Amino acid sequence: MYLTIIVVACFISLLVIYLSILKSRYSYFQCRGIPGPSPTFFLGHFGIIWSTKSYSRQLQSWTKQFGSIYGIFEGTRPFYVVSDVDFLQNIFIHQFSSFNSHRISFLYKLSKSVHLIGADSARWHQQRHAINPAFSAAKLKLMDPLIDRCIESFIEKSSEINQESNEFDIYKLYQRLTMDVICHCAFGIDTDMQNDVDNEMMAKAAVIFKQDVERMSLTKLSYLMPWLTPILTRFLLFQTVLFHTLHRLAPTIFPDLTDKIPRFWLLARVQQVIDARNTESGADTAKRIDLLQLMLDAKTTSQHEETTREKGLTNDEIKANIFLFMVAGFDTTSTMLANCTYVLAIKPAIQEKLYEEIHSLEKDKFDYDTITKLEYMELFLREVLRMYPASTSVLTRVCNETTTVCGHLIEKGSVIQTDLFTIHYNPDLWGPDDPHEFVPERHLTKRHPMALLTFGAGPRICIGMRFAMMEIKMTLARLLHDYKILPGKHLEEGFQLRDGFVIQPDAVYIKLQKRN
Ligand code: HEM
Repeated sequence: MYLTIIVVACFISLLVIYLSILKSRYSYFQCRGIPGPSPTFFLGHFGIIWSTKSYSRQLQSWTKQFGSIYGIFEGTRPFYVVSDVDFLQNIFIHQFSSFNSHRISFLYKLSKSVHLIGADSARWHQQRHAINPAFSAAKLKLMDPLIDRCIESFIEKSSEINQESNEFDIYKLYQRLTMDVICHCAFGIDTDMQNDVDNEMMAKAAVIFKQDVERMSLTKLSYLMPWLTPILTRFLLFQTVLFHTLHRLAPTIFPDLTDKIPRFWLLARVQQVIDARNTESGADTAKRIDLLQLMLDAKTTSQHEETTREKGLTNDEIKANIFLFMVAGFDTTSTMLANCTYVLAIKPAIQEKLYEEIHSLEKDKFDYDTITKLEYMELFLREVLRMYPASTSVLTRVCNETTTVCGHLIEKGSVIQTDLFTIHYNPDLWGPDDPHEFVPERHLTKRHPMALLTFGAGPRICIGMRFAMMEIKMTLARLLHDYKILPGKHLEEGFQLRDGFVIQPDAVYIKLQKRN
C-alpha cells in the first residue's frame, strides 16, 4: 500500500516537474522581448505548421503580424523566424562558426554515411573541402558534353511529343532531363530517361522524392521530444541490422531490404558502380570526368578511415553524397526549368529579347564558355529565382554555441528559419520596381548580399549552384534557339505551386513553334 502511494507520488511529482519545465520553456521569447504568436502546449506552433498547406505562406503571414524577427516553438525548441537581412548576414556568414549546421531530420543522420546536408561542424568541413573542387568551373567545363548529350535527347523528345499534341507538360520532360544529367555527371552511367520511361532508377527516385522526410511521424516525434532521438536512432539501426541478418539466414521468408527500400536500392547501385571503377585500369579512370570519379580521387587511402583521415572522403561518404546529389539536383533543377518556361510562355517580349541574345551568338550548340556570354539570360534567371524560389524549409541554421547576434542572446540548440518570400518580395530590398512584377533589369542594380537567397548563402551555400545554372542555361538556350514557347490552354490551371521540401508546380502546359 505504502509502496503504491510512493510510486504514484513520484510519478505525479515527475509529471509536474516535466510540465513546469515545458511551461517555462514557453517564456523563452517573452523574456527576450521577442514577439510571436501564442504557442499551444506541447506542440508549440508545429500543430499549425504541420497542418498548413503552405509553410512559406504561413511564415510570411506571421511576419506581417510580428515583424522581421519573431519567435515560434517546435515543441519547446525556440525557432527564430527572420526576414531581417543584416541579422541573417551575421548568422549565415559573419558568425558561421556558431551556426554551422542545418536543422534536419535525424533520419538523414542515421548511419556513418552522413552526407553534406546532414553533416555538422568538423565532419561537414572535411567533406565540403574534399568535394568543392569537383564543382569548380574547370571541372564543369569538362562535363558540358555530357549535359549536351542529355539536352539533345530532351529536344528530340519534346519535338516528337509536340507534333503529336495540342499542348504538353514540359515539366515531365525536364524531370527526365535532370535525372539523365545527374546519372551521366554524378554516376557516370549512360541513361536515356526520355525514351526509357519505365527506367527503374527513375521509378525508385520518384518514390524517394514523394516521401517528405520532414513530415514523417518519427521526424515529428524527434522534433517534439529531442531526448527521444538517440533511442529512435538505436532502434532503427537495430531494426536494419536485424532484417539484414534474418534475410541472410532465411532469404525466402525475409525479403531483401535492398529491393524493398528505394534508398537502399540506389545506394547499392552506387556501390556497384564504385566496385566497377575499382577494377578499371588507371588509364580508363583517368579519362572519366564525372563527380563520382572526382570524389574517388579525393578518397582516403587509409585503412583506418575514421581515425587517420585528414582531407579525404570515406567510401560511405562518397556513396551518401552521390545519393544526395541525385536528391538535391534532380527536383530543384527541373522545377527551376519549369518555372522559367512558365514565365517565358506568358511573357513573349522577354522571350524575344532572350532569343535575340542567343541568336546573336551565331551558334547552335551551347557549351560552358558560350552560355557565360549570355548577360540577359543571367538577369532573367535571377528574376525567376527571386520570384519562384525552390525551397524555404532548407534555409535554416542551428545555433551550436550560445552567442549574441545584433543584440539578441541566442541559446545553443535554437533554430533560425529564413522567411524567404518576405525577403524576395520586400520593396525596400528590390524596389523601385514593384517586386510583384517580373523585371529582370532590377538585377543590374547592386542589392543587399542577403537579398537573393534561392541557393542559400555563406560557406554552406548550395555546392551545385554553378552546375545547376550551367544546366539550366544550356537547356533554355538550346530550346529557345530552335523553338518559340507558346502558352498551352491549361497553362494557368497546371501552374499551381505546391509547397513541399521543393516548391513546385503541378504541370507546365505549353506548345512549341519551330523557328526558321
Ligand atoms: C536550381 C537548382 C538548385 C537550387 C535552387 C538549390 C538550392 C539549395 C539550397 C537553398 C541549399 C541550402 C543552402 C544553405 O543552407 O545556405 C542547397 C544546398 C545544397 N545543394 Fe543545392 N540547389 C540546386 C541544385 C543543386 C544541384 C544540381 C546539386 C548537386 C549536383 C546540389 C547540391 C547541394 C548540396 C550538396 C547542398 C548542401 C551544401 C552544404 O550543406 O554544404 N544542389 N541547395
